[in-house]
Amino acid sequence: MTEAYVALEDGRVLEGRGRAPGTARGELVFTTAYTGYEESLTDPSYEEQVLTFSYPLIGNYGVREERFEDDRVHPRAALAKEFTEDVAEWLESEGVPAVDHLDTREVVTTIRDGGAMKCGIAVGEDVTEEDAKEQLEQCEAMSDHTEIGAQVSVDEVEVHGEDNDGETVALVDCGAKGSIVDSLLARNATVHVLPHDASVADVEAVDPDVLFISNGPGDPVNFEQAITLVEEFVEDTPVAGICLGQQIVAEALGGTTEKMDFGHRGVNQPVLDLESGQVVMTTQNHGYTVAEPGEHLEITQINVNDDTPEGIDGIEYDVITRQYHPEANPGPEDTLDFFDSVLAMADSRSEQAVPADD
Ligand SMILES: NC(=O)CC[C@H](N)C(=O)O
Repeated sequence: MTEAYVALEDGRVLEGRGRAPGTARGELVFTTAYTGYEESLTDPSYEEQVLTFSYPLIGNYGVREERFEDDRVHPRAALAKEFTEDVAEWLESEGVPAVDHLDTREVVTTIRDGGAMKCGIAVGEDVTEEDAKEQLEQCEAMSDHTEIGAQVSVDEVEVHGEDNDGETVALVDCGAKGSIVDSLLARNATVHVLPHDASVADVEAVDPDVLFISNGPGDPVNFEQAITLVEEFVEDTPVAGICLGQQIVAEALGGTTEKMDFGHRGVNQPVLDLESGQVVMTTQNHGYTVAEPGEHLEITQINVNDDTPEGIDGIEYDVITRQYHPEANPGPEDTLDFFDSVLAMADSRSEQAVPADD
């Protein structure tokens, strides 16, 4: 059997069964999602992380490309109690190391007690504990990946739904999930997907009804240009954001963000809407959070478990953002109407812009 080692920042080295060979390093995180492994493994927000599945059997309904959120696997490695053959083969074909037969409950409690931590992985015929430890030594902290946007963004503008006659969306791709584009297209929008470092002129060329900042990996302060775009456009153009997008909007408008101990990753995170009193179930995948919204933004929704901000509105600007993933995939579709709200906000602004006849 192939050797497989996972070296943790707390000094321990776990031994498991090698399912896909290679060496890797990254921030060790866990998701409690019990379905949606294809979506999670192709979610660009997991770039530079090692994803542990707390649900014990991963792969029991196969691997189908139509469920992918992007064209490649993003976590640096994957850990589980048991991967099916389908998933192991898929990860091997993607060159992403995989280890199973691990006590994932122990991994989860370690992360919950010690916080998200660095790890090193070595899987293969001849690898040793030392190889995993060497990976760990070379592992950078999440916030030190300052160029992470370039790893996950489109290089050139892509236009989707050109023939749609709804709103025009400039989606700044900081690692956007495919389902965000799909959710907008399903509502008749035309979506211009712009690189993470798009210039003010690039956005002006689109003349969007809404500037939409996507989800994405790592520390929001590393997305300087997206922060600048929000600052530049917020007075005249409605702004929306999902996950990293919410954090970038807060950074742009006088708020602050911070790293959480171990983040929220799963498909049953309860969120309370402060105005309606309604609680919805949401999909989440984040390790940073808005700490202070600043004077231009107000918190409209909070996480029931830890009170962190989940929904934010502009006070004097047209802004709505969500920390969770309204597009689901994986997870519940309770909050898909976020996209209706974003497009209604865009529509009301474009109507105001039409000069009166008289
Ligand atoms: N899903 C996301 O957009 C993640 C946002 C950010 N990278 C975080 O970890 O908090």
